[in-house]
Amino acid sequence: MSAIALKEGVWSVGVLNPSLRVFDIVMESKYGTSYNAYLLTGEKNVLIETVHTDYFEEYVENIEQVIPLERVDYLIMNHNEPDHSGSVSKLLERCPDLKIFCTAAGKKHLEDITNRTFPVQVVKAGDTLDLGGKTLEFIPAPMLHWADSMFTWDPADKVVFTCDFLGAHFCEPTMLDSKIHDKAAYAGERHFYYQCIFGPFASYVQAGLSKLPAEAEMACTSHGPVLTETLEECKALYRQWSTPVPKEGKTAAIIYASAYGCTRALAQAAAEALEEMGIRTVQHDVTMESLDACAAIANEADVVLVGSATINRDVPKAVWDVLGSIDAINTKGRAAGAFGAYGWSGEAPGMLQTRLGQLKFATPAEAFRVLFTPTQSDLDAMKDYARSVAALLK
Ligand SMILES: Cc1cc2nc3c(=O)[nH]c(=O)nc-3n(C[C@H](O)[C@H](O)[C@H](O)COP(=O)(O)O)c2cc1C
Repeated sequence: MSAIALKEGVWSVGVLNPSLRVFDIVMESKYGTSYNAYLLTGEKNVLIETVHTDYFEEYVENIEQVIPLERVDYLIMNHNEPDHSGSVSKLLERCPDLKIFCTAAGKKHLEDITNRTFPVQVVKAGDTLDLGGKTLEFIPAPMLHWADSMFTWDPADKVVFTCDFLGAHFCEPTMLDSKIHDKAAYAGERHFYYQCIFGPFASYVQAGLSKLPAEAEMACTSHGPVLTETLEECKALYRQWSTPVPKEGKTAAIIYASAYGCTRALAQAAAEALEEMGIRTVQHDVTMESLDACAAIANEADVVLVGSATINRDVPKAVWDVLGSIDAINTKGRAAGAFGAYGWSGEAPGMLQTRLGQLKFATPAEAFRVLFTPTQSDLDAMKDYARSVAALLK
């Protein structure tokens, strides 16, 4: 991809990666992605973000279509994840005096990522950078989606540089939302990107939206198209997606695996006890419901109970998959418990209990387990256990 003039003195100098299919280990990227970077030219020349290290040469070629690399004065790093900071070391080799602007958290990340020192100016909310003809303003926006994140605002051009915020893994060479060919595909990817990257940080999304300058006419993101005609729509969608769905009363999710019905009977007893307490309860058998559906009820519920038969001294993979798919950013202090039926060694409930603790759920001291078929007294004890988990509700 070549350098693209977005406005006078505002250039896209990023690169495309159309063949990427998995981003950050966990995220499918069906349409590839782009590593966006920008160059502002004038009395002072400023780069905003670098690109993934594999694309450094192409990035430099794009910059040099506009100005010689040596004439770049500053580098602004809105966020320092290696898809944006991966070329910083190589850039510093070529431009050792390049001064980097980033937040305090960004400086720490960048030092730890590059393992080197560099000229740096730490910025905070309201700090500005005078470029001669125009002045940039820094707007820290933490947890969107790392602690280091910030926006950079160019009021003269009405352009805000948002890094990952409002982005999408999408890959069209024009770099403009107005020129996207497959708008439905882009809309789907934009939503998926939001869910994966910003879903766990809803309250920070709301804070970030309120910090975006209302006068912005263009948002230069770090992945996918630059937003112009869809900027307001994208902000409205972020507002909608990050607004908590109001719900009445408390809810519980019971997620379990049961080969012969013993663990299912325990799940049913727990559900009865919770319903008697006025807690609306949904049960999902992991072999009957999709992984996404199981993770979704766990993410939404106030009380989470996870049950499993012990199979070959372990928890079956389908249950681990659920516990590996829930939103671990928002589990701290939420009420949870583990249970299951077993035949002789009975490892599964304890393993689940350990995992719930690692996820920082609030749990009773022990998991609950029963040998083979639960008796009436086992079912009553399961009800007591469910009540003890519900008692941890905040
Ligand atoms: C393939 C298989 C492997 C098992 N391995 C173990 C085991 O390692 N340790 C154990 O305590 N029970 C083991 N069991 C016994 C089950 O945990 C026991 O039957 C339990 O009651 C099953 O609960 P469920 O009816 O909810 O499936 C195994 C059962 C099966 C079918």
